[in-house]
Amino acid sequence: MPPPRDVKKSTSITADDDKRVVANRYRVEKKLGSGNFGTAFLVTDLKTDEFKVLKEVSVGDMQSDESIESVHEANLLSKLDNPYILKYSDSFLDGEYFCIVTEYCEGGDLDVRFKQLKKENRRLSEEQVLDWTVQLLTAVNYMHSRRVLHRDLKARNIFLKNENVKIGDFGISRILQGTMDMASTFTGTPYYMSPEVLKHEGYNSKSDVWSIGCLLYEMCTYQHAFEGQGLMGVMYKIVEGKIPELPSCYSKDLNSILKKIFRKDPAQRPSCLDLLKEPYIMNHIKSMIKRLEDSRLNDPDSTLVVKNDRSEIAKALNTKISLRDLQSQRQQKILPQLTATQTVQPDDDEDIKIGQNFQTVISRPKTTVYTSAPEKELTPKEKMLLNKLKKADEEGAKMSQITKDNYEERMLRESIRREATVHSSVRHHNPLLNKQNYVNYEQIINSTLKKSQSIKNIARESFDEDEGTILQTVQHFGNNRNESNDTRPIRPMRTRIENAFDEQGIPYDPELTNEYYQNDFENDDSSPERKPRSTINSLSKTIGGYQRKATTALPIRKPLPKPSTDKKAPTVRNSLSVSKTYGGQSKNKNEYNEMINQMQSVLLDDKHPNETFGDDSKTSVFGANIKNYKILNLKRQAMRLLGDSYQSVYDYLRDNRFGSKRGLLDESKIIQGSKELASNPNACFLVDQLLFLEESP
Ligand SMILES: Nc1ncnc2c1ncn2[C@@H]1O[C@H](COP(=O)(O)OP(=O)(O)OP(=O)(O)O)[C@@H](O)[C@H]1O
Repeated sequence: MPPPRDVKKSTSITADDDKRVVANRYRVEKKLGSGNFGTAFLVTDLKTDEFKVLKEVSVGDMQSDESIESVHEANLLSKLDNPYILKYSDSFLDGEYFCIVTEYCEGGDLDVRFKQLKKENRRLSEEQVLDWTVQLLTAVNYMHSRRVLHRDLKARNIFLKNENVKIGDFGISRILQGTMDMASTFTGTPYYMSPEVLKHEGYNSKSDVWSIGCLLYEMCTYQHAFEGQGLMGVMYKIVEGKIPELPSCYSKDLNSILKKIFRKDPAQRPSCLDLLKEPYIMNHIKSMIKRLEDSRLNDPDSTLVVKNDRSEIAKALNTKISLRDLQSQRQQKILPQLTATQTVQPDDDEDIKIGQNFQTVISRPKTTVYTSAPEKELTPKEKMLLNKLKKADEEGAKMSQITKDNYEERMLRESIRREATVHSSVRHHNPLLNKQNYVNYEQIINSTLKKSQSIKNIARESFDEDEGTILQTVQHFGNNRNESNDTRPIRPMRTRIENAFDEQGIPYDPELTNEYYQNDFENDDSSPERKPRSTINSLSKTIGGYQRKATTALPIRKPLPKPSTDKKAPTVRNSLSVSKTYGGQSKNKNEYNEMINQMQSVLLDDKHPNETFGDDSKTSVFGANIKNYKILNLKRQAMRLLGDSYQSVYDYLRDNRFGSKRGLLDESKIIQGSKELASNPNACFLVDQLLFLEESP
């Protein structure tokens, strides 16, 4: 993230600022809404041409050093990199506003989604509930392993992007000195707060887990897990109330997981990792990985590169001139003599200009066949041209074969990956699948592939090496495998093969292979040991000798289009399509990979600590300045609304909540008593919040 920029501007973005550009970079498209601590805007990042969200938080009354702290905090948070956490991209001070720019989630937030589903009377399937719960647990586990607490997990802070959840607002809670827990109470939404927080025992990592439980319950019911009359009623339910049950349409397994999450004692409550390791969740993770891998394979974007290979080669082969064409054209005198103005330069690097008729011939699809036609009829230049064509055909055939082999190998690897993923957890728990077996398998894969054998042979060799562990038949290998009617089982194989290269120096790992080929377009290195590279070069040069267009159509790897550098600000429609095409292709694939990696690392994680940690760096719930500022504001507001009755309401509530009369009255009596004293009963709520904040450590 670039260093924060201090933009001199004293006002917030208002409705009049529509289409205004903030910080010379973010064009405001529309206001998304206002929350408790600021306003969110949909903006177009003019640098990357993507939609983003700019959230403005007022820091007007903060000390300047606190604002700077906020910037540092945001920078720190920008380092978080998890597919289920909203990505931060920028932050800066804009006058009295602290602005945070994050990725945009087109699916909106979970709160809105729940309301919509409730209205349509539709329930989420258990699979969907589990998907989102696993994603939340994975993200929070990631945070916790880095000793960061969220502190404000709630449906309004969970966003949906491509129907996957993304946790947002990690930053804001930290930026406001780390305590949305109290801030939530303060603004009347304590629904996700844990008993220990309400009892002033401090926020810890298990408090985040409690909030995930609340979200899980909400996914199944569209209701808060703990509801009650007023703020104190909700608090009472959380601290003392019964644990709610899920509707009967959800499984016992899911219910029992929820019960574990809602253990009142944080020490007894499982950590995120504990929950991810629950057998029921583990099984679901395996199915998620499989679905992700299937999507990655079936996603046209993520397999585009392979398809391009094949289609580009086919196109290149089809657009070449055949010798027969050339000769017959010449014999029929359709093709005029190449003249001085239509020179054929012997130098490979030079353009060769050709006549109109010739171009027509080129564009006609042909299968290249070299005949024994008398070459003496051709001029030396034409002969040279034909030699080049012959060579190009040979190279093309080789290239085509290499590409076909690579493609098959990649497909095999995908199958192996999937196989290994499904069984990777079994490895942990199955002593038969010891580490040695895996090493052997990696060796088998690499040595087998090095011999450039077909997919069928690779599969067969693997089976022959089998040491007795039967896990699954090899239907994954599709047609090749089916053809052989071989139903012998295959053992799991290690997934990480990215360090392997074939004889031509092409990495086996599909991702690295992409990079390898892409480099061909960035530098013109035709080093002899990297055969495909030199093949591409000579092939493109040769064919380029006839038609320049063919040169650009030939590359085996199509370079990714560059992002638009158009100075003109893009329209909303443009931005969307740009982010879908550019970057979308590889990002899409990367996102699949990131998600799969996250899931796999959970399965492979040996640690199983039920660890609880708090935020050591904060001794008080709010930073002192912010706390005082909030108390002052709250007091002012309550006094204004209650007028002369303020002091009596304040004293009454303090005595009953924290003073001499504490515990004498039940919640509804306390509320009723305060309302009787107040000139404006609704404002009693503010006094409760004020007291809560004053009493907090
Ligand atoms: N990254 C985002 N992608 C899509 N919509 C967003 C994003 N961030 C915020 N929004 C939307 O903008 C609106 C305002 O969000 P904001 O976070 O300011 O407040 P909130 O979440 O509603 O309340 P709170 O202050 O309690 O968090 C909400 O409707 C929210 O769904």
